[in-house]
Amino acid sequence: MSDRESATTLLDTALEVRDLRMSYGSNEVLKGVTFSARRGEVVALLGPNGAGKTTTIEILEGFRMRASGEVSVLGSDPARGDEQWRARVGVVLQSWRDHSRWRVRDLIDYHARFYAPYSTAEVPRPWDVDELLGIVGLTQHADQKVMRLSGGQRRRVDVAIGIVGRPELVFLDEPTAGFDPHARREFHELVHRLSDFENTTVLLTTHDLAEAEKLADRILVLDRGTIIADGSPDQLALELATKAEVRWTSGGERHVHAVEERDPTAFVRRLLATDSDVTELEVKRANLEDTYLALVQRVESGQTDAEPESLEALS
Ligand SMILES: Nc1ncnc2c1ncn2[C@@H]1O[C@H](COP(=O)(O)OP(=O)(O)OP(=O)(O)O)[C@@H](O)[C@H]1O
Repeated sequence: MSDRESATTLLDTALEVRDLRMSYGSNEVLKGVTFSARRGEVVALLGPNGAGKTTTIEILEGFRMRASGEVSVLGSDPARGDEQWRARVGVVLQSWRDHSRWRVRDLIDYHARFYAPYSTAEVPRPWDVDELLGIVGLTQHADQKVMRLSGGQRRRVDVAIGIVGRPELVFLDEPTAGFDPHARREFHELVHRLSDFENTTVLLTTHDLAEAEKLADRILVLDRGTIIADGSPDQLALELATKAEVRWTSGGERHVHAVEERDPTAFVRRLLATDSDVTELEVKRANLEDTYLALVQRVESGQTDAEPESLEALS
C-alpha cells in the first residue's frame, strides 16, 4: 500500500479495535476482539446474552477500561478521550437515564447546549432541537414530562440525546428495545439518514436479526468474547446458509425437500423435468436468523475453532 493509500485508509477509518481483552475479576469476557469500521458505515454487533457486546461498546465509549489491546475511535484512544473528542461521539446506553421530571424539549435543549462550543464549519453543532424532535417523532410530546412517556417514546428521547451533538460516530446499545413496528421503521429511516446524509458511523447492538439485516452494511457476531463472523448480511447468508427448503404440490399431495447445496436451482430443474404435475412451487432460503442460529450453535457445540471468520475476502 502506498503512503497516500494508507493515509486515505486511516482517514476513512472511524473505529479500529485490535486484540481487545477485558475481564471482570477472573471472568475473561473479551478474548481478543478485532474489527474496524469505516466512516459512514452501519455496523451491527450481534451475539447471545452475555457475549460481551455491551462491555465492548462501553470500552469504545471510554466508559470502561480494557485489560489490553489497541482501540482507536475517531483517531483517539477512548481511555484518554478529551471533551473535544467526546463531542464528536454519540452514545445511547442500554438502560434509561432517569430524567423523569424534565420536559422533553427542555431536556434535549439542555444537552444540546454542551455541544455549541464544538461547532465547526463542517459540522455545525448542535442539531436544531425542534428539527431533531421531528426527526425522532417526538414533536407532539415536546412539552410533556419524560415520566408521562411510554417506554418506546422514552427510548426516542435517549436516541435524540445521543445524536443531538451531530456525532461523527454513534454507539447505540439496543436502541429499538420497546419500539412498536412504526417507531422501529422511523428509527431505521433515521439511521439511514445519519449514515447516508451525515456520513455518521453507527455501531449498534440488537437482538432483532431482521433489523440487523435491514440496517447494517456489516454484521459482527460476538460469542463468548470472540468475533465469530464479520461480513455483510448477504455474505453471511451466502457463506453460512445451511439448507434451502423447496415445497411443492403434486398429484394433490404437498411435498417438502431440504436441499443441501447452497443453490437449489439444480434440484428445482430436475424436479420440473421429471414431474409435470408440480404446482405451488416455493423455495425458502435460510434467512439471517437461521444463519445466525446455525453459526452460534456450531461454535457453541465446538464444531469450529471459533477463529474470527472474515467474510470480506469472499466479496
Ligand atoms: N459490571 C459487571 N461486573 C461483573 N460482570 C459483568 C459486569 N457486566 C457484565 N458482566 C458479565 O460479563 C459478561 C458480558 O456481559 P455483557 O453485558 O457485555 O454482554 P452482552 O453481550 O451485552 O449481553 P446482553 O445481550 O444480555 O446485553 C456476562 O457474563 C456478564 O455477566
